[in-house]
Amino acid sequence: MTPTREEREAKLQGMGCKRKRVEDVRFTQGRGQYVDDLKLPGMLFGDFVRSTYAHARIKKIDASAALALPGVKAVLTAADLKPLNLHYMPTLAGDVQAVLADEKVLFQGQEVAFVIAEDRYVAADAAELVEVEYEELPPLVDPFQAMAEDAPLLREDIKDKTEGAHGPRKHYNHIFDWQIGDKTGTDAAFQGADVTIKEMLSYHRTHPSPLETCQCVASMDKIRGELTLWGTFQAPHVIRTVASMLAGIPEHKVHVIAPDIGGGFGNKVGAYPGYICSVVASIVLGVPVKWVEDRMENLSTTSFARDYHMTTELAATKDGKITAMRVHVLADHGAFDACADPSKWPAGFMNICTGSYDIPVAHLAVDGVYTNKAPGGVAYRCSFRVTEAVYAIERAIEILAQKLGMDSAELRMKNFIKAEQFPYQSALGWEYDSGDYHTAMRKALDTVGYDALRAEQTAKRDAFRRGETREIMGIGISFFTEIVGAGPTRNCDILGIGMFDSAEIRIHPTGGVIARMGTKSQGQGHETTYAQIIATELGIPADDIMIEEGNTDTAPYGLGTYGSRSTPVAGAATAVAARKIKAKAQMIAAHMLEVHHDDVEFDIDGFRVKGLPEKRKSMKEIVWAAYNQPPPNMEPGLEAVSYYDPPNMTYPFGAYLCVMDIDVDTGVYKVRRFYALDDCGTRINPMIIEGQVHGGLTEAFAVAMGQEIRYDEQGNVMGASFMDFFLPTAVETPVWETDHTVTPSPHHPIGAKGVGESPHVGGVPCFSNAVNDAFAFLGSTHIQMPHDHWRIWKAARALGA
Ligand code: PCD
Ligand SMILES: [Cu+]
Repeated sequence: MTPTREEREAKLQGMGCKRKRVEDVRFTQGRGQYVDDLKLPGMLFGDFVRSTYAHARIKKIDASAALALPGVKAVLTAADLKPLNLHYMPTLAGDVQAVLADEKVLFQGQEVAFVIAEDRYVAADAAELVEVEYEELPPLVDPFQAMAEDAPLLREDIKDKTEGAHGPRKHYNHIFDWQIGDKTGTDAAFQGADVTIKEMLSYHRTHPSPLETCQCVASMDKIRGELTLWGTFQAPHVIRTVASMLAGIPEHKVHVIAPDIGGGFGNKVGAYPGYICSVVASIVLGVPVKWVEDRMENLSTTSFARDYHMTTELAATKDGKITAMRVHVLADHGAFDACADPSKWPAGFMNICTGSYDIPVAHLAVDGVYTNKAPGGVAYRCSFRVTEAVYAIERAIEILAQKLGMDSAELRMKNFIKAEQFPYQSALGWEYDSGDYHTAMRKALDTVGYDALRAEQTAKRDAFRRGETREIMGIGISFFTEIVGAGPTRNCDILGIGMFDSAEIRIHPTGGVIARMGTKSQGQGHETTYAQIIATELGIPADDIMIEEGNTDTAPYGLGTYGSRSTPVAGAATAVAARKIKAKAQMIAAHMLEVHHDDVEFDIDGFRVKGLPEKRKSMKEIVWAAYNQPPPNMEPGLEAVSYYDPPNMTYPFGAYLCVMDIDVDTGVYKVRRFYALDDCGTRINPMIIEGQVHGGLTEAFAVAMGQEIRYDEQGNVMGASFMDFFLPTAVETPVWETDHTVTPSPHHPIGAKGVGESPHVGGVPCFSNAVNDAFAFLGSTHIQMPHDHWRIWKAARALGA
């Protein structure tokens, strides 16, 4: 029996299919291959001596006791790196960062010396034996004090630098001042406004904390002059370029391999001193050197997120039409500006802060400052500050609604960009590709029964006022617009390399396919989903397609996986490469069927003659012919590569709603309901999308409700272990309800937008809005995150509840 069209289609497991994750076969059986699984002959282990102080001068480093410990091979300090000019490394943000502290330390946990020994434990013991003599300096912890006249000078290495990477510096602790929008117009709109609101919205410091910490193995083969670097890299090619530039080894002799990765969440985008020190140690000692961060090192020294203090203002008419937005951000970057934003964007895409609303005029100014804290500032499920931007606008909308005495869902509906306005030009310079916000919002409100919830809330408030209950109820809404798919090379680059991405597809004679990408999955499921794109495009079953990522020797150059860019950029490259192959396959099919190539058409898993559907060649037959008997004058083989430079970003969006009950006497909250509607355009794998949304919401819950990297006045890190850093388990995590609408991206070859970051971007303000909404009737306008039980209890007390 010939299979039906549906059966043929189903066999492909292409786009739209809930294909099971192929990588999970090895992950669930403990057969993943991670960096720490790598054991090379003669391999040594490196460990850091780290600063105990937040700010101090290094008077002396004495490594003699450490060197005397059996098994210790060497101890590296800045003095050893200086002659090689490696004691500082360039950051992706145009700053430099100390690889090993040079004369002074600038944050607690900073790398001071690198001990190399026979095993991890000896290295750790030896690190304890290195004696560092410090002279304490006054620490600068509060970013609001960074530019005070008498603030301690942090960066002596650049104290005379008047120009930062992004314009003039106002103070020795100032990094950059970035402004965008129409200042005069905005100020004028505020002056004449009926209603204005202004609130300082702080987004606290947190950390992505992936299950696997950052780690690498460096192996220098001096005979061949080749360096191999295995590591937990979200962007392997960028690491290759950096390693080549720093070590002075030609790029073709640097092999970077990212094996399986146990979660990245942005933590593994940048380059860390551990990588450089391992490379130097391997060059010096001539054997492989492994470096593996422990949990405390991970939380306290690598790539934190946020620490954005956003003074947010909205102006509106009496009936709730928003007329202007003004935001000033004080950005705490820690001791070095080690953000991994595209180089022209010192504050990432913070200028998406006008959100989903048609705001005629806006102005944004960001001041970056140094403090005695760990560097980073980029990551955590939204690399480019969209989480911050959405937090600012979505809290501001609630505050404005409160002031206007208007329902916040209604205020949103009133100001949404309308479906017919897309492509929409925002006041702060973006062109939103597509959206249908009203439909998504209405669907969300209808599904949760919004009016009934508000009625219930009113009744509860009355009961609370009458003293009949001590429980209050919050309804949190957030409607977000993300911006992912960095990005067009005309305005996005890293180290000068445009942010295109790539795919190479090669079809073997019997129909098996290998495809290689410049991106790198850290758990997202790329091996499953890229194969689905190719399956649909080429009519080859996904099970016959192998996806390989993370080996810079085999994959075409790509900028890596972060900022939900894999689908918008590499996903597009995959479709384009597949279409190149398809075009050739069409020629071959036409030749086989003895008709003109215009007279054949693609049909699920092969080509058929137009009007004569029984005259067809399957993809398998065509592939074989490509190697066996290609048409005259055609090269044999079937493969293609695409470097895809996206014409625009993609703008996924969503409507989230959270219902929370709070006991004012204990601060204990319960998330009664969390509904998340996401629109990421064409959906490649609905099951993976649902998993992405669950993961992102769980992280949003963690951040909004407790996760925090806090510092005391001395600059001691207070949240550097899982004892103090809130990591929700299945016990605390709410139940997620997911939903979707589909508004394809008009410029993406398959209409897909990213989704991985969305739930985090939309989730955090949704939780925070729920807590704030619960307390609003007591006269509160804004309670800062994180909303742990203790802080909620404190807020309740402060409001006299
Ligand atoms: N439409 C659509 C979209 C999407 N998808 C799917 O989903 C996923 C995702 O995607 P995207 O959105 O494109 O993204 P990507 O690029 O791939 O990734 C990235 C992201 O991802 C997320 N998710 C995840 N998951 C996991 N598991 N792990 C991890 O680590 C992670 N991370 C996180 C983050 S943080 Mo950043 O880095 O901060 O920037 S960014 C991020 C994949 O698989 C794909 O394919 C589908 O299906 N469809
Ligand atoms: Cu993002």
